[in-house]
Amino acid sequence: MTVLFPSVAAFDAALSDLPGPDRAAQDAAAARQGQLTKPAGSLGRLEDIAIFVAGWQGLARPRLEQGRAIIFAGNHGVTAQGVSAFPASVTAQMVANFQAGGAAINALTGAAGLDLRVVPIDLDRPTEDFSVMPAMSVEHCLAALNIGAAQVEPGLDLIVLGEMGIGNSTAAAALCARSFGESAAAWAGPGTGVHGEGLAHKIAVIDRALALHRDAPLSPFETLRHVGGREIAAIAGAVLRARQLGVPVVLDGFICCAALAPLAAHYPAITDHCIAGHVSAEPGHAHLLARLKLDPLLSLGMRLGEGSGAAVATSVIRAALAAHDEMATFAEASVSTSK
Ligand SMILES: Cc1cc2ncn([C@H]3O[C@H](COP(=O)(O)O)[C@@H](O)[C@H]3O)c2cc1C
Ligand SMILES: O=C(O)c1cccnc1
Repeated sequence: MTVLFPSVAAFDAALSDLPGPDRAAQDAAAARQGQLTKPAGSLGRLEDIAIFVAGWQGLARPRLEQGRAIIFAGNHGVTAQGVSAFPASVTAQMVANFQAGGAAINALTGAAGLDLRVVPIDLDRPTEDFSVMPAMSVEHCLAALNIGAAQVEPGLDLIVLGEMGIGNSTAAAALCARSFGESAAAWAGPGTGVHGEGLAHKIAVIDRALALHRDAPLSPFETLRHVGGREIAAIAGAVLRARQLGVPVVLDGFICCAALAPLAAHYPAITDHCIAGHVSAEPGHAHLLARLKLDPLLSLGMRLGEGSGAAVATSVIRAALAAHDEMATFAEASVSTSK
């Protein structure tokens, strides 16, 4: 495997050197939108999506032939604190389900015309319990980042990111609290179904972890390493690599987006090539999207993870690109323009 970020310094250097979109392609796409046979602006956000994808792909007529959903999976030591409604063994069982084709994400990527890659990361080696010690060593966190980055290859038109990891809604809330401040209560939610006293306990575990790691550096890497997880670090690595390669990213729910919280706190432009596929029902997600300055495409009351909301949103993106590419211009169709 090519190691794209061989050191923490290389990861930081990449974050401080984020490429922008191709303005010429973006302008050409905007000009084309103005010539298509419709009143200006009448396709609403579909127009913005086509222009956005054009800018990142560097193509006036962007495409979605090679779309890949990448689902990273990892296990979490913090499950020892009783923070999930499900046992940690479900992570590996769901990975087997993904591989057998029986999960929601299999059906939804099929419906959206996306390839699906499942990337389990050291499932038999959970992270440490971050309420007691850092979740990962520098070496383990960097390895996970690089596993994520390596999944994004030149030539992909778009990637959809997702995660599987029992206990990771606890890690996600801790990442948000550490990155953006506010107490755990502002970020933690039910995850798989933790309510009442269970949720209060989950919040207390996160608060304890935040206090424990209070003096650790607040850099993106150190926050990912202290309270993140392998699948979460992999998502961060994939988003950064996608940026370097001009591949637009569709983000999923609370946990997927929380992978970017430590990066965005220092480098807010990290989300510029990302579309928030949906806003999930996990209460922290809407709050996080506001911090990431992302406006979700869909709001369907979903709260699954696995990349499911992002996969559904891809059908909207596909529709936007189809209209952009296939519609006739006023000149081609001999339709009169506005007076
Ligand atoms: C069967 C099953 C399938 C899932 N697919 C995604 N998740 C979601 O739930 C987990 C996060 O919630 P918590 O922090 O409460 O454990 C993650 O694995 C997430 O992807 C699932 C959870 C379950 C039980
Ligand atoms: O917002 C999500 O993606 C989510 C919410 C709860 C559990 N798993 C994922």
